[in-house]
Amino acid sequence: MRVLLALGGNAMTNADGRARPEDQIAAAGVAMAAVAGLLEHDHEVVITHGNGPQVGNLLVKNELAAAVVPPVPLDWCGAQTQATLGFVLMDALDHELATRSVQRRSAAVVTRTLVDADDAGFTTPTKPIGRHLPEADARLLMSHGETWEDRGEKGWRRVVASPEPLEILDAPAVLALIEAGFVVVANGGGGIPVVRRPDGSLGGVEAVIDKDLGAALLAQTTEADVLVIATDVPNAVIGWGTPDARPLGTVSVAELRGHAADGHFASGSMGPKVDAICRFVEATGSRGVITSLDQITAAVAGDAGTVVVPE
Ligand SMILES: NC(=O)OP(=O)(O)O
Repeated sequence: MRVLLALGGNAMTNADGRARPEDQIAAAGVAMAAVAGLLEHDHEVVITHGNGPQVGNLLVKNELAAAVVPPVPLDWCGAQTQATLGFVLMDALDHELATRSVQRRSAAVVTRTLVDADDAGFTTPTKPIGRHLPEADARLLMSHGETWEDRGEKGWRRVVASPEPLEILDAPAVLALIEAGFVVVANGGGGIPVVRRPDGSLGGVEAVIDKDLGAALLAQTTEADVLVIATDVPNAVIGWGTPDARPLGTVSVAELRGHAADGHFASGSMGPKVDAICRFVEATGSRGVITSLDQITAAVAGDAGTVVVPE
């Protein structure tokens, strides 16, 4: 079975979302232990990951250092997160595999994803990135032209443009590596957003693609049998934060779409995960699962998480 595993950028941080290296390495270790187990059971695994906390942190460093070193655009920051998290995940997988009978090479692909230059996402920022701040600090930054959004009890968070992913341009390299037996890390952070210019050339654009929507596209492109979105909670929940909160087990895609239409899933959080899983299941008739990092193995077997099925 070919498994497309999407690791949430927030799930790769600690509870305060600071994305310290040690937190990311620890989270990668948990996820790669599961991946090693899947490889032992002869599954093929393709990995993608979020980068919301990480790309936001890079942007802050970039801006704070602007008077000293030349700032780089947001798409460059996204590319840097693909390289760093690809390295962390490959290292963690090698560490896990060293103690097991199965051996497998891995490769991280710097992956560009085509977006439409006229996408509405460029005029209405929706993608939360980086750290949370108190309202007063966020309002100060908003007075300098940034867009911030109230994200509830954790505080305010910066939001940036997030166009729809249309095509994974480096898919041929990803597919060749899969066919050659590599565990491939690809399309991190939803892919580096690029547009096709009128002369046909490609150019990076300042945006962050939603990782979950990028994962759904990667899962379709690589003909995955199951898409597992691993986040910081074991299930999608309806009535979140209310006395009627109920974790969802196995649901049909139509039922899950209905819960989404009723407003049960937050934008920039569970909302895109649900949308991504639904897109994959609708497009392929295959199974999608939303679960936590520590439930990946059970989720692939269909025994954990919110399991989304065609009917
Ligand atoms: N790019 C992206 O959606 O990252 P997160 O999943 O970390 O927010």
